[in-house]
Parts: sequence; structure tokens; C-alpha cells
Amino acid sequence: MEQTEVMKPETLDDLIKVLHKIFESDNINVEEVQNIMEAYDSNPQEWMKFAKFDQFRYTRNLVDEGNGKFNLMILCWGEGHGSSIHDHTDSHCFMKLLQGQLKETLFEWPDKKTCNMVQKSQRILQTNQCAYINDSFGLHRVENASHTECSASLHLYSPPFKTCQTFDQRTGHKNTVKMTFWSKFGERTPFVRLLSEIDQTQNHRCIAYHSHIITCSSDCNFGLLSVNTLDIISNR
Ligand SMILES: N[C@@H](CS(=O)O)C(=O)O
Ligand SMILES: [Fe+2]
Repeated sequence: MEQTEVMKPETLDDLIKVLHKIFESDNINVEEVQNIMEAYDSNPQEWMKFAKFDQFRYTRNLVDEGNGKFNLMILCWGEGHGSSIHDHTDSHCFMKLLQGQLKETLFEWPDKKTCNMVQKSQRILQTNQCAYINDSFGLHRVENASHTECSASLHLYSPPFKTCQTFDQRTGHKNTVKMTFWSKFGERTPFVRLLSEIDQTQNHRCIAYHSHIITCSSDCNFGLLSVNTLDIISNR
């Protein structure tokens, strides 16, 4: 496949420009995108304005909408924060570490007969490394295992998606969850927007969604919870 000349993006803006160029084409060379993202040397001064942390959960902060071809976002992981096991809705998913480390655990898609989720592999991603996953690789869970350091990662999803499936590690039970942004272009997403995104068609006790895919307690089959009490609305 034809490859745009691999050059080192000197800044985050540079990286975004190169990504726009690459994604003009409908044929994406995964290795090329991974190499370009890895070549950018993370400079916190360039991405700090997007990195908004929450005390309790990881946050998703939109950086660029990639002309509709991709979504680029910075995920901020406080100490011990993690996602629940999830898929990527048939999209490409690139994940570059901007700061700290993240543990990625890969799982097989659950078998209809077996209940528990089968773990395939586990690795620690280091600063500046860029991982890639799509649904053909399986499912994953990402965690900042550190008790003292926070982490930040730059994620590119193409095509962009707004929902995904989460899986209960013990039962393999899945839920479709809506994913939202904690901030967009450096501005905290207003709460009214979150409310407008509530999917009331689903018969869930937890009908309001937030910007997280988080680990739920074993008896929770909602796939998603938020610590912001305004976000959790009971329909009982
Ligand atoms: N795919 C997850 C982050 S991660 O755990 O890979 C998300 O977009 O929220
Ligand atoms: Fe993911």
C-alpha cells in the first residue's frame, strides 16, 4: 500500500496535520499510523489544555474530529483508574501513551457456552509507545495500575463511534454503552449536553451515561456507572 513519507511530527499540531492527510484516503495503513503516532515525542505543554482529570474515573477529552474520518482524544487516568472489558465497534483503535504507563489486558470474545472471559495476554505500555487494536484482535481492558502516578493516552478511533459493548469478566454478559466526552477542545462538556445524550429507550435502572467505561461490581449488569450522582437516575 502506498505510504505517506514517514516523518517525525515535531508537535501535537504537526501530528494532527499528518493524521488529517493520512485519513484523506479510505485505505488506512495501520503500521503507518502507528509509526507516526509513536514518532511524536510527547510534550505535556502541548496537550495539557486537553488533559482534564477526574478524581474517580478516567476521562475522555476530545481533541480533534478528523474531518469526520476519525476522533482523536486524550484519556486521563488517575491512580488505579481502569476501563471494563470492551470492544471497539468495528473501528481501528490506536492508543499512544503520553504520560505514565498503562496495563492492557486482551481477552477472547466470549464463547456462548463458556461463561467466564478468557484472558489472551497482558502488557505494560510505556510513554510514547503506540498500541493498536480492532475487534478481530479481541477485547481489552486498560488500567493505570500505579498508586502514585497518573497516566494520559492519546486515542485515535476510525471511523468515530459513540457506543461500544462492555463485558462482565465473570459471566461474559454484555451491555451496549454510550460514550461521551468529559471535555471537547479543552472545554468541559456542559452537563445539559450529557442529559441530552441520555438514551431513555433502554430499560436500565442507570439510564444516564457518562464518559466512562468502568469496572462494575459483579452484580451490576449496567456496564456503566458514574460517580456523579446527577448522572445516575433511577427509574424505579
Ligand atoms: N476504548 C476506551 C478506552 S480504553 O480502555 O481502550 C474508550 O474509548 O473509552
Ligand atoms: Fe479500548
